[in-house]
Amino acid sequence: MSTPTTLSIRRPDDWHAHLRDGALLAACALHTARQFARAIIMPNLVPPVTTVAQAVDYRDRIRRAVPADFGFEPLMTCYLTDGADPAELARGKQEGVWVAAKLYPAHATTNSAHGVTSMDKIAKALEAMEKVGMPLLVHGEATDPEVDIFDREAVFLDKVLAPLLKRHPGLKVVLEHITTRDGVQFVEANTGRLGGTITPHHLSYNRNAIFKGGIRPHFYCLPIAKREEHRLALRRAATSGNPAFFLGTDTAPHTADTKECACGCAGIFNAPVAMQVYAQVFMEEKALDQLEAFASLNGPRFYGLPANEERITLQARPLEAPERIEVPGGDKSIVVFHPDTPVGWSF
Ligand SMILES: NC(=O)N[C@@H](CC(=O)O)C(=O)O
Ligand SMILES: [Zn+2]
Ligand SMILES: [Zn+2]
Repeated sequence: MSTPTTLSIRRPDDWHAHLRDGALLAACALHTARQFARAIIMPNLVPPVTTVAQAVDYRDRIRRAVPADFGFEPLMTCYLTDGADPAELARGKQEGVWVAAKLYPAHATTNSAHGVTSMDKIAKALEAMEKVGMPLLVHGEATDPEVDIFDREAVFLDKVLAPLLKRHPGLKVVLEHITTRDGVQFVEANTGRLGGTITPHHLSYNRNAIFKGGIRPHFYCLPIAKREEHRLALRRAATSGNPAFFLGTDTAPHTADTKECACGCAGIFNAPVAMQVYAQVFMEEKALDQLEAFASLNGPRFYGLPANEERITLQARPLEAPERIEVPGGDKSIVVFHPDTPVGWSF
């Protein structure tokens, strides 16, 4: 089969995006809105988005950062803390503000200091979510510092998520940014109530890339990239047609100075190149016919939302994207993710 010269699919959505706030929001929001009709907006701001009022204000700031003709819709989430209020969760869902709530185990990742220290603390909140049909989105990594960083996802599934699913049988869960075969198998074993998002970067490279020729902070994110066998499992899952797997870029901008330093931040900014990289991966896997399901159909179905009617078209020509974007009002910039291997798709 020869490679097509264009690729047209229903407009996709991003089910996991960090748009930040202030100058970073101004710099980044457009890049997500250019590619995606809707995005699940992660709530790990400082301070985190924990109330309906904060989410409404944040949603307004995002809307103001994107011209109306993009037709972009931010879907808001609640950051769960030990003190999460079940009534606030239910009210925000019923008022159409929250789409889901996000579980950050305390200290697992960027801006998770206010995260959950024990699942017992949020049992009532999760019961309220079960009742109103509000999915739980999970950063699935064990936080015990004794656990090897490359094992944190697998240990979390076993020790935290499996018991949580038993305790809350009606709760729908998305295992965000899966990075292991264990994650793939866990989602497959719970299809129906569990979804799994997969990032472009975890499909593109394995852990060797982080250390190729020296330490490369722009390949560092959490969960950290794993061995090649895990990357291959992710590629099989994404291209399999299984509706449990869907697109979530985890675009996570940090200014270059905060990554290129002695204790650099975790997070990869991929919004300008996301669909191009996904298309490349699906082409390499000879599964371009599965891209629309992964990018544009499976996510809305999981969340009970309609698929988008508009379409986007990608062109089969070498990726054109900036190396970095400027942050307004200063001299800072954000480095854009570029895989080491060629990408043959552009808008
Ligand atoms: N993925 C990351 O490495 N970082 C994310 C947080 C997250 O998604 O865990 C961020 O907010 O920077
Ligand atoms: Zn995360
Ligand atoms: Zn994230």
